[in-house]
Amino acid sequence: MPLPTTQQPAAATTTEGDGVIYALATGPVAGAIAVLRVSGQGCGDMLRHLCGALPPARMASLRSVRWRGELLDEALVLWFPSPRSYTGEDSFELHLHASPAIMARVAEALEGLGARQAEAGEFTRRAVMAGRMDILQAEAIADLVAAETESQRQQALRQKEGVLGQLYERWTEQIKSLLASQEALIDFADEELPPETEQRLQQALHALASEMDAHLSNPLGRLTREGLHVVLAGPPNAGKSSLLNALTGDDTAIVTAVPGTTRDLLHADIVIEGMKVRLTDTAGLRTTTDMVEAEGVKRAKHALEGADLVLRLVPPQAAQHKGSQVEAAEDGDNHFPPERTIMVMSKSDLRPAAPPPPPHALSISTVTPGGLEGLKQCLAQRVRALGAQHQASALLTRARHQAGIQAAKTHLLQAASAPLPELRAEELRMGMEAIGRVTGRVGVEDVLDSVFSSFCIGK
Ligand SMILES: Nc1nc2c(ncn2[C@@H]2O[C@H](COP(=O)(O)OP(=O)(O)OP(=O)(O)O)[C@@H](O)[C@H]2O)c(=O)[nH]1
Ligand SMILES: [K+]
Ligand SMILES: [Mg+2]
Repeated sequence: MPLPTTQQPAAATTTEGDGVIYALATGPVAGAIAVLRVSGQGCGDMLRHLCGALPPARMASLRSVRWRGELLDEALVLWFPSPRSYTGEDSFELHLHASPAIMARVAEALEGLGARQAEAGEFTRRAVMAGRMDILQAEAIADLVAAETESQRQQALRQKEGVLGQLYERWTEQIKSLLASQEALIDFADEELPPETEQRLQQALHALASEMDAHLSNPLGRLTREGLHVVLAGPPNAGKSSLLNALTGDDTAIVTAVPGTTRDLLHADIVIEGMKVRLTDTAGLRTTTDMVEAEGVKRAKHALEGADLVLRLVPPQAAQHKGSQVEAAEDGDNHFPPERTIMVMSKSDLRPAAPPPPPHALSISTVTPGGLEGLKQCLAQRVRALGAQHQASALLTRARHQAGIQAAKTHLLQAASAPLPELRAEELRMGMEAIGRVTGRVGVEDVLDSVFSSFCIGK
């Protein structure tokens, strides 16, 4: 069958991508309906070819999908003419029955009409190129698609609404006005300036730099994305692996009565109060001549350094040795950062007559019902406190943003200490550029590849 001539992509303009692309927008989970998304200049002709006349814009219409005289499926069809579509280009969606056989035939038909399979993130990339969203919002969509917890969902939606973009926009405007003031001074280089002018500039630069600092050091962005890192540590047989299993409700870790069972770091994710919590089980800390176990102990100590929170398990024997001054013999205190450590007296069922745990310590058992309630509440409380501290703020969740804002801050401080308005102006320009790279205003092509490589196909 001859193809309509108009289906060939027209010469590219700034808002058009490279030809017509298609992808399955729904995931690999088996379901009744699969949504196939198609976008690009000329895709309206493809839709007409497959389903007859174009349906009314943005309204669901039931159509027969035909290719080379054969009925492929009955589908709901949505037609989104440019520019009011996700990509800003002409686009359509076919809501097909989710069968691999139908997918294969419809894909074959689309390719026969000149479309090609989309690359990861290509729809969103086109949306950015068409100015439908900035790159921060595009990243937010990737985050939203990948959101596993309530806090991740909220963070992604806030970013998609543009809170981060607005913050960076405001900073850019502030730097721009400081830049203008410096450029004005360049022309009056020989004249004596009132000291207030210099003072105002210094104040403004330092205020902005410290605002950036607060943004950079807000841990909630990373915590939202990666989860709170909680490490379970203590001497061999303290019950660390049993606790991991009890918290996950799973048999993830090997538990035996043999001290030195766990060697590798073992990770398991749980969700507490809508926040992802990454638990890490570690090898029991002790001096050992066993090479494999020694490596495990080394890794355990390393994990302790990177932990947001350490649950230090103290088994009954160790607790009894030293009375109220609780210390486990083999696991030296110096491995445990005091401000990030919670002391957990384990196997409380084995010490019914023991004195109550020291202040700030918890007592748990993995064999008695309700033995973990106190610990769970304590974790929930930590998570809530973190959330309340930084509620509704624009969160920095990606290393890419971190690097850009860090660079901007450095340029501001260099501007503050530069002796001449020319040098200051140059630093301020570089500061604006660093933020511009984060928001995609500067060098957008350069960042697109790295940003979109992490997207799924179909987004
Ligand atoms: N009675 C009692 N026994 C427990 C409790 N928790 C763990 N155990 C037992 O203590 C022993 C050691 O438990 P594990 O969970 O393997 O201890 P671990 O700290 O991971 O040990 P390593 O990996 O060897 O360092 C096992 O026999 C468990 O069944 C508890 O709360 N009460
Ligand atoms: K053990
Ligand atoms: Mg273990």
